[in-house]
Amino acid sequence: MSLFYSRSPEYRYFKPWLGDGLLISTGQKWRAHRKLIAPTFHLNVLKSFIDLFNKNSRETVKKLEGTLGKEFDCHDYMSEATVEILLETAMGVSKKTQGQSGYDYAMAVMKLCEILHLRHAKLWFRPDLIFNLTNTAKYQEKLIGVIHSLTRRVIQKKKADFEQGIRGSTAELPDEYKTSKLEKNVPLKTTTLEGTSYGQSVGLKDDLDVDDDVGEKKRMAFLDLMIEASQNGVVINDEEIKEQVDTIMFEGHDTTAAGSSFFLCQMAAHPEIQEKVVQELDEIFQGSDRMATFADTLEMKYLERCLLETLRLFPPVPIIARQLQQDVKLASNPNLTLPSGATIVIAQFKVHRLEEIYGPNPDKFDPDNFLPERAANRHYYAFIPFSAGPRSCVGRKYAMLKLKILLSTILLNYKIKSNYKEEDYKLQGDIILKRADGFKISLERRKPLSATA
Ligand code: HEM
Repeated sequence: MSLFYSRSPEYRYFKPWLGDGLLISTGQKWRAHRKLIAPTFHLNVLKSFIDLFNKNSRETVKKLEGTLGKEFDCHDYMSEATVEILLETAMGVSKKTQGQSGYDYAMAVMKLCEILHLRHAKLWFRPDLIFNLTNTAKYQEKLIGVIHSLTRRVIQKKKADFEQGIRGSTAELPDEYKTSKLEKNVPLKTTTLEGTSYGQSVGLKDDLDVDDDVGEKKRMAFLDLMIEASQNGVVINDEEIKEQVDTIMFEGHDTTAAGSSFFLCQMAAHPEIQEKVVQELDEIFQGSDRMATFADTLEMKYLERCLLETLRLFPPVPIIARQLQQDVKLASNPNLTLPSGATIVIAQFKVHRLEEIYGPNPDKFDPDNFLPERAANRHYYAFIPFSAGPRSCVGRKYAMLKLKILLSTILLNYKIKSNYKEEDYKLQGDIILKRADGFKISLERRKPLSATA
């Protein structure tokens, strides 16, 4: 498998921003840091984030109230929400302590991605020597300044907490958001964690599927563990922590902001499917305004199918690339050999729309593509929004859990509407897949906002 570990040289454009973080690094450094970071996204850590997912989802519902009656771009709201959720969970700091809104950070990331995309697309922007002389390079520096100022502050705050003996998230969490009592009262119909959300559908396991827990020692959230591991400077140093924080902040917010925005647009474009999702949610919550529990997310089976189908048709990461470390003979044509050093592009967007995998109508939004019996017959690599194998997405379970809570909370409160059909979407395949025409929707209230919202 070492053949496919190395990212292609084009990833180097990320370096001034992400340094040698998990997305970019290779070899021993990547291996050691992946081993350190993957357990911080173990399901047991993620379950401890449920209350913060709920709190932030309700705060988003509240913010969305200001859009009632008008068309708006939901991506702005999803970006802000996903940045703030990351700060309060994986980073474990209160979003209020940042002084700069998650929105400013998310906008700087979006503009920076446009520049990085430009460097891929325009040949003359590729050599550093020429690019560094341009005004775009100066603008890039300014954007990186905005981004790094947030990540630096997050690390400083966490270190100060650590020195005072404070561990875990310091985000404010009023009592009404605490689900620990609820969790015991909610009957859990599902007893298996198999499936695409939190498990792995087919036999191949990756390092996120480890079931054994670490015994007595409690698993730690991402930044807590980074700071602890840095105490003797051997496992990870300060510069490396910064690279990893920048990497997780980027990978963890922009992808889920695009995924959730596409999901909301799809719900608006397919009202009958939206109503089925809401019907399922009504059966789970029975009209109560209680917080979602982990058990509830296991019952959100139809919502999950809609989410997976959204990630199939609109994979937030539409292509990835690898550099071959040795010659490879193509299985489909043994006379063809791809030379060592070649860049291989894997286009999830194309793979997910292949007729031979998804039938004669592969562009149709059909959540039943993810019925267990249909998914079971597909190859492991037929659905790869999170990539696959050793360099797969470290945050895939985090993403699924967070998105289920965020999106179910929005749908329980609002009916999503839009004048746009799927055929109208103007897709923009930057680093992250977006709608160039904006993720435009409007909302209609389903029920009054609760006192806790
Ligand atoms: C819908 C949401 C998400 C999607 C579609 C997604 C997709 C992906 C893909 C396709 C890759 C492989 C990239 C490549 O090979 O170039 C990847 C890697 C990665 N993702 Fe995600 N991701 C999502 C959410 C997240 C979240 C929430 C986090 C963290 C909290 C995260 C952290 C990472 C990291 C650190 C890597 C690099 C892993 C490595 O190389 O070892 N992602 N993601």
